[in-house]
Amino acid sequence: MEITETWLRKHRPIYLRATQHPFILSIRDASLPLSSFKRWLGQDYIFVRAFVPFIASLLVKAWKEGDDEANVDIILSGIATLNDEVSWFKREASKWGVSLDGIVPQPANLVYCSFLECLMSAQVDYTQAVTAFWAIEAVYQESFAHCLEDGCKTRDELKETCERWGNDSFGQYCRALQGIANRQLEKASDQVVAKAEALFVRVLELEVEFWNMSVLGS
Ligand SMILES: Cc1ncc(CNC=O)c(N)n1
Repeated sequence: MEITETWLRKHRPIYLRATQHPFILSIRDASLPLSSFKRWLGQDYIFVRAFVPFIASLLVKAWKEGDDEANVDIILSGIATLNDEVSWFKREASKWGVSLDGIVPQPANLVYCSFLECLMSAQVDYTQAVTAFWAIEAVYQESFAHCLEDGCKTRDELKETCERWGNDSFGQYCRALQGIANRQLEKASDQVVAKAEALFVRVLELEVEFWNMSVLGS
């Protein structure tokens, strides 16, 4: 079995806390207060801005590793997606009357953004960084896809947000990232795999804290 698949089973409880968080469940049943959605929108914009240099550093690691062109192209497509995403946040924020200037990053956001910064350091190798990247993308894909399933009462005004990450092509992209991570993990040392697993769990914890912040504030 693929290494990431064994982790998804081994860490299923925290994985479910990250991908079926009350923030997500309340989008599904149309009970999420608009104030929570607007808080999430502003905070996630800050996160996405911090995500840009992380993906750039991943591209450099892929190049140094000599990973084949197909994998570099997948990461490159992630940068293109992020470029569209930044514009989407600006449009969505103005639609909701949320100013993106002067938003104060909440503690959970600061912790997550400094985690991204740690992933950029030379101490974190390509295998570990691409594994964390897959986990970060996969949590959003699964979370928002959950809000698009039949029987959901997701409000029309929030459907575009859910489609952004919950759509099938983003799902394909996440599976491609998972493939890169598995191929890298297969040929990695036990130490590298162990640290990659710790980073995988840490991403899930940070995602849970990010959703908690969005629901509860600070
Ligand atoms: C907190 C968080 N985690 C993952 C994502 C998804 N990646 C890029 O958009 C995100 N936007 N925000």
